[in-house]
Amino acid sequence: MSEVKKIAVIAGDGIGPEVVAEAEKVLKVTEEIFGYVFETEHALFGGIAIDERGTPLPKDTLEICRSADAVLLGAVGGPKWDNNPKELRPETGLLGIRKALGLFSNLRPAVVFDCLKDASTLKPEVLEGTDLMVVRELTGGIYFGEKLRRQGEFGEEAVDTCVYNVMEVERIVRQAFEIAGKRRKKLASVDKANVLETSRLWREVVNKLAPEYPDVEVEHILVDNCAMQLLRRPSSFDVIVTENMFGDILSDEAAMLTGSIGMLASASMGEGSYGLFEPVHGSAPDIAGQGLANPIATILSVALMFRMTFGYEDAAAAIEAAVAEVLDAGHRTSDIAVDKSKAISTTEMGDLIVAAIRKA
Ligand SMILES: NC(=O)c1ccc[n+]([C@@H]2O[C@H](COP(=O)([O-])OP(=O)(O)OC[C@H]3O[C@@H](n4cnc5c(N)ncnc54)[C@H](O)[C@@H]3O)[C@@H](O)[C@H]2O)c1
Ligand SMILES: CC(C)[C@H](C(=O)O)[C@@H](O)C(=O)O
Ligand SMILES: [Mg+2]
Repeated sequence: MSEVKKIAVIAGDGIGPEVVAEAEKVLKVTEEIFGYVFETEHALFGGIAIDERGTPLPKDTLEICRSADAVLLGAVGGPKWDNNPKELRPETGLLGIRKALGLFSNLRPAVVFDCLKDASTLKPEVLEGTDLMVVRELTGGIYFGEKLRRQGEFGEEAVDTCVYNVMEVERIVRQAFEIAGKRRKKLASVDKANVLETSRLWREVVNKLAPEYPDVEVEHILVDNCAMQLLRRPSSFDVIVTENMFGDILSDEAAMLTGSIGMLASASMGEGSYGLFEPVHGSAPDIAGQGLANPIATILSVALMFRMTFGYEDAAAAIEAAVAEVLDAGHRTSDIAVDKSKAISTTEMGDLIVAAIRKA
């Protein structure tokens, strides 16, 4: 029998529980088909944890995550908690868990499925061949710098501070070079070095490390230009490495190349194989509880977990092939459906993917 792998499962808020339920079906079927053994433990996190436990990240949730081999996360947040003080916001819990688990590297692959080219708002010929990976720094920058409110010359002011040190930049840039080396060997380093000091430091570090990776071609690109080029020539990008906030924004933009943010999976990693796997999208309060959410991003996050944490390449490939097969057969949730009247529900999509894995 295969070694037991422990997975902490955090459903969260909004559509989080709906998409995680489909991902758990996928975990179950891979146990049956491939003989892997998973022990899942559910934990409270985000808005629901604020309601039930008075904090977005209860200590025992962190303990459950720490004692697991990997974490599967849905999404957190929602209007109910939007006016809470900072410590009582679901998003503060999300930043807290990333920091506490040392997950500084957020990998967000954006691959355009051929059959979904008409689901995007971009022209199919522009999307042709798009297969890129955003490597987003996840535990530094303006998200984690000092924040304050104060009285200034013109009344109340707010301050967010962006700080990066060389170590933080080096470790993420090294990972990006290594990932690029295993792909098409092109690295776009995205910054705002014409304005920001942190970006100038970022660029210096990239230039310092580049000679160690002579087979990888490096392009420095300013973030505003990158946002534009992503829509103009998406297929020319291979790996994009960037700081925390630029990566957040550019990855949502990249999602639209694939047709929907409901398609984009992510892996948050540290130095080793331990990781937290979650869709790039949020809790989508506008569609929560209606069976409209696309579960593919979360299901593909399970594939990333299998590949990156457990080394279960066979099961990862089976999940990806099953997703492609179901999409090729024309099944669509409403976010990727051209004809919305034929759209299927969250659970129907999950069941079709499970059936395709079982059949393979
Ligand atoms: N990692 C996370 O937990 C995470 C990520 C992003 C946003 N959030 C939080 O989620 C809440 C909502 O944020 P938002 O509306 O800006 O972003 P969002 O990603 O939740 O939704 C943006 C749009 O995309 C749609 N969408 C998202 N996921 C989808 C899916 N799987 N299938 C179909 N459509 C989908 C939504 O319906 C919405 O129209 C906020 O509280 C925000 O802080 C959490
Ligand atoms: C909810 C928010 C804090 C989070 C982020 O900005 O990192 C989200 O947008 C993401 O992309 O995971
Ligand atoms: Mg985001």
